[in-house]
Amino acid sequence: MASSDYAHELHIAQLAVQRAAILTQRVQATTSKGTLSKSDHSPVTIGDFGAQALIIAALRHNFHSDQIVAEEEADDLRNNESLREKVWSYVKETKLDDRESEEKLGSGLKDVDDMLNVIDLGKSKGGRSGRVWTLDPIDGTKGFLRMGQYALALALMVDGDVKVGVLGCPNLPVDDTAPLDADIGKDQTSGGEGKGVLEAAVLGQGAFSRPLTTGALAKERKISMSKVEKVTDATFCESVEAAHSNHGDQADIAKALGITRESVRMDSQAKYASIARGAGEIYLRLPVSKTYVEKIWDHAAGDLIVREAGGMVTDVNGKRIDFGTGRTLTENKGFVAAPSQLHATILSAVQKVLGAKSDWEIVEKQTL
Ligand SMILES: Nc1ncnc2c1ncn2[C@@H]1O[C@H](COP(=O)(O)O)[C@@H](O)[C@H]1OP(=O)(O)O
Ligand SMILES: [Mg+2]
Ligand SMILES: [Mg+2]
Ligand SMILES: [Mg+2]
Repeated sequence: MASSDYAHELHIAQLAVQRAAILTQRVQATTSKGTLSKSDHSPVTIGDFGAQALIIAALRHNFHSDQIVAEEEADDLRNNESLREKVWSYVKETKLDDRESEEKLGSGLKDVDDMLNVIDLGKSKGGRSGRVWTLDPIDGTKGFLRMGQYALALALMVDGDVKVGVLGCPNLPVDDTAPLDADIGKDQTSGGEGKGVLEAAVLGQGAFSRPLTTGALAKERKISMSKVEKVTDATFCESVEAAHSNHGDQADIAKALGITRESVRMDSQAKYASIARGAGEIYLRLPVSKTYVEKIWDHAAGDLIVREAGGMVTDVNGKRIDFGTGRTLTENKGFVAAPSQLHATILSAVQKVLGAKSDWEIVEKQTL
């Protein structure tokens, strides 16, 4: 990628994600992942805490005054000595092979207390002003636990706009031309031969991929969304979890569009990462619950990478995603990501199907 605006931020974000992925892959390969259930009943593991600590430590060292909005917090570790020590043992041992790159990420965490404090640096409010990093250390923890897809997601926003996005996907094929295959979301071995991709984008500079494992030493490749012109030739992907997106509505929309291929289900922002390199075309995430509000860390990196690869991401009303609203995406409901040439057709099918449901309100159709 050209060295210009945000080159340093991009470089550090890529290295930080790459290093944290070494930790998550080691944790995924073990049987004791230290799973806890959070107050909202979602799982968190040694991998989530450890990756958050390592990534924020690198951000603290390089961009000391930036805000950080990250998913996890340290309270559950403060109350659990044995888990805290396990997380610390992974964190202190995880380093990049390349010494020069490791040094760029800083001198590391001093002790367990420093690690807990660093995890809690992710409690910022976010919002529409200044530099805000947003981090999901393991997006798709359920996928991580079922040995499926997961992603490490990191993005930088400036005044509410996403400028840099990085997605590390340890279980996606390293090969950008690998097709989107129905087995992709199923059980995998952790990492391994032929797996692991690091995607990145800077606003206005395109989207790129490189192997996750070789990182800085590997050549980057430009990636782009599918050029398919006929929506009937498209493949769509969606969450594995039926509680996270509405499989029924999504099937109705595919039918309305004349799509006959079965959807491909996988966890996490690996869905954005797949369509951004033309493995499949469409990612639909229509709400199941009327009360769940999506989080900025679940979409910021994927949104930028897809748009920089030639795609469009909107909510069901056709509005761009507004990341300046704080930790949650209060202005958007339902996500539609697709190649630009297909997006309008898909959005109109989404609105038709949802509009026919008695309990749905489409606010207004907006032209982008
Ligand atoms: N009810 C919900 N609706 C939509 N997304 C949800 C819901 N509950 C949790 N999530 C989030 O969806 C993301 C995973 O999406 P996917 O199913 O596409 O892999 C996770 O970040 C998860 O949050 P959390 O990390 O708190 O579990
Ligand atoms: Mg997530
Ligand atoms: Mg997460
Ligand atoms: Mg979570």
